[in-house]
Order: sequence, then C-alpha cells, then structure tokens
Amino acid sequence: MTRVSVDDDNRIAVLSPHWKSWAEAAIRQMAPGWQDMTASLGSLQDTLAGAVPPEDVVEEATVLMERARALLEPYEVSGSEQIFGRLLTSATRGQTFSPPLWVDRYEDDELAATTRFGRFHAGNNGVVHGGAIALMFDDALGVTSDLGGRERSRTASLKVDFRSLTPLDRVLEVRVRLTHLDGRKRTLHGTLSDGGRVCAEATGLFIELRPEQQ
Ligand SMILES: CCCCCCCCCCCCCC(=O)SCCNC(=O)CCNC(=O)[C@H](O)C(C)(C)COP(=O)(O)OP(=O)(O)OC[C@H]1O[C@@H](n2cnc3c(N)ncnc32)[C@H](O)[C@@H]1OP(=O)(O)O
Repeated sequence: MTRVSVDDDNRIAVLSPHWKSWAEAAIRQMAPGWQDMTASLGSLQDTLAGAVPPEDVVEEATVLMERARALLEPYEVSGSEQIFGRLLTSATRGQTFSPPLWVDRYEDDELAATTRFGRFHAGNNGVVHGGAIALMFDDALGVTSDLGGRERSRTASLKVDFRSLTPLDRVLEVRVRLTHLDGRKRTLHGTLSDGGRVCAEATGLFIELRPEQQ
C-alpha cells in the first residue's frame, strides 16, 4: 500500500461530495472545544465502567452528570443537524459510540489504521465485547467502502469471526480491503490484530445507495 499522509485536509479531500458537505456542515456549527468535550465523555465512560465508588461518590458523580445533561439539553437539534459522529477528519468522528480509528494509510480500496477499546467496551473476562468489535468493523469497512470518491453505501450484511480474545486498553491494528465490486454491491474484508495475532475478521456487504435513497 502506498503511504498517503493523513492530515485533516488530506482525509477530507478523498471524501465523495456527499460526505464532504455532510462533514463540513457539522464542522461549521461546531464550537471550539467540542472535541475536548466528547473526549472527556469518552474517558468518563471508561472510568465509570471500571470504577467501584462508594455511595457519596456515586451521588456526587450523578449530580455532576445530571448538571452536564441539563446544560446541554436546551441546545438539542434534529438528527440532520447534529455534530456527533460527523467529524470525518477526526479519529473519533467527534463521538463516543464506536472506538476511535486512527488512519495510518489509505488507498481507494484499502485502509490501514489502529484502534483501542477501553473499559466501556468490555464484555466479561476483561476482554472486548463482541458487539463492540462488530461496531468497529462496521465503521472501518463502511469508511473504506466509500473511499476513492465512491458514492455512499450502506451495510447490508456484516459477518464477524472471533478468532481469539481481544484485549482492552491496547493499540490494535485494523486492516480493511475492498475485495469485490459488482455493480452497487461492494464486498469488504477486515482484520483486527494484536501484534501478529488475529483477534477477529469480518466480511461485509455494502450496497451503494441510489440517489433517492436516504
Ligand atoms: C471516507 C468515507 C467516509 C464515510 C464515513 C461514513 C460514516 C462512518 C461509517 C459508518 C458505517 C456504518 C454503516 C451502517 O451501520 S448502515 C446501518 C445498518 N444498515 C442498514 O440499516 C441497512 C438496511 N437495509 C437497507 O437499507 C437496504 O436493504 C439496502 C440499502 C442495504 C439494500 O436495498 P436496495 O433496495 O438498495 O437494494 P436491493 O435490495 O435491490 O439489493 C441490491 C443487491 O444487493 C443484494 N443484497 C441486499 N442485501 C443483501 C444481503 N443482506 N445479503 C446478500 N445480498 C444482499 C441483493 O440481492 C441485490 O443483489 P442483485 O440481485 O442485484 O445481485
């Protein structure tokens, strides 16, 4: 894979016109500090998931979280206006739902990135929840499906094979390749690895949307 430098401008430059304007509309509305706020929420989720606090701390934390919620509530907007998840130039996309995807290199049909799952995405036994792995793959394969200026697509199916346990709090490698193109149908394959060990792999079918499809 050819190394492509990945800075903000470069990443947005490869987006199709739809994704470019979708991301730029969100960026225009974004107050300075938005990314710090969502990063703070992400660490809060991880810290809360891993903590066993005493009653007084539970009470105080609940009050503080409720204060933050009440502070934000008057600024609620429709789904089409929200910023959360639309910052395509950022590894987190300005959201905390799926884990970050730090893109190292990309081509029209390949992506090399790293990710990391925190305590928020833990299942049991101190390893990553399988659903969180599927979530990460949906994002990574979805982004790769729409690289190279291709029209936007949507996941029709996603199959995940869990090959070995996925550790928490480690930087893991993500590789995705577009393996087959058949009209509107795009098949993508991805792997999630810890060093040389494959933790999971996924195959996804993405369908290019027709102009009238939302
Ligand atoms: C750099 C880029 C950045 C981008 C960032 C993005 C944000 C981040 C990424 C976030 C990513 C998150 C992404 C998400 O989470 S997307 C959210 C989860 N996905 C959905 O909700 C999708 C729901 N389904 C649909 O909307 C429709 O079914 C779609 C649009 C998918 C197809 O309905 P449509 O009416 O348009 O097409 P069609 O039914 O005529 O089918 C067309 C062809 O496809 C074949 N087919 C269909 N389904 C399947 C199947 N399951 N297995 C095997 N084959 C299947 C079908 O047989 C036919 O083949 P053929 O007969 O022509 O040979």
